[in-house]
Amino acid sequence: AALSPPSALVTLDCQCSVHSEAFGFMSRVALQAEKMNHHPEWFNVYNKVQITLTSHDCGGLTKRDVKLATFIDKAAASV
Ligand SMILES: C[C@H](O)[C@H](O)[C@H]1CNC2=NC(N)=NC(=O)C2=N1
Repeated sequence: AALSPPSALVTLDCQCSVHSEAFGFMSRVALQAEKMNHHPEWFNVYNKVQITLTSHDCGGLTKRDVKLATFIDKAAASV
């Protein structure tokens, strides 16, 4: 059966100066995602990272998305 997209998503766009910075940023986000058992859907090309957050169980946004988005904002600010 076809899967329909969740009804609520938040998308964050991050741009670094080089790929190694973007990769370091993604590594920090990945470790936090493991701790939270809440994982980003993301797309990376060179220095750009596009991240989409949603909660599959409710098909929308939850506090877990807000918490991870807050972490991602801080990680992006410290690159
Ligand atoms: C079974 C497992 O706990 C779930 O699939 C977790 C894993 N990571 C997840 N990540 C995200 N972004 N949303 C979820 O609802 C989610 N659920």
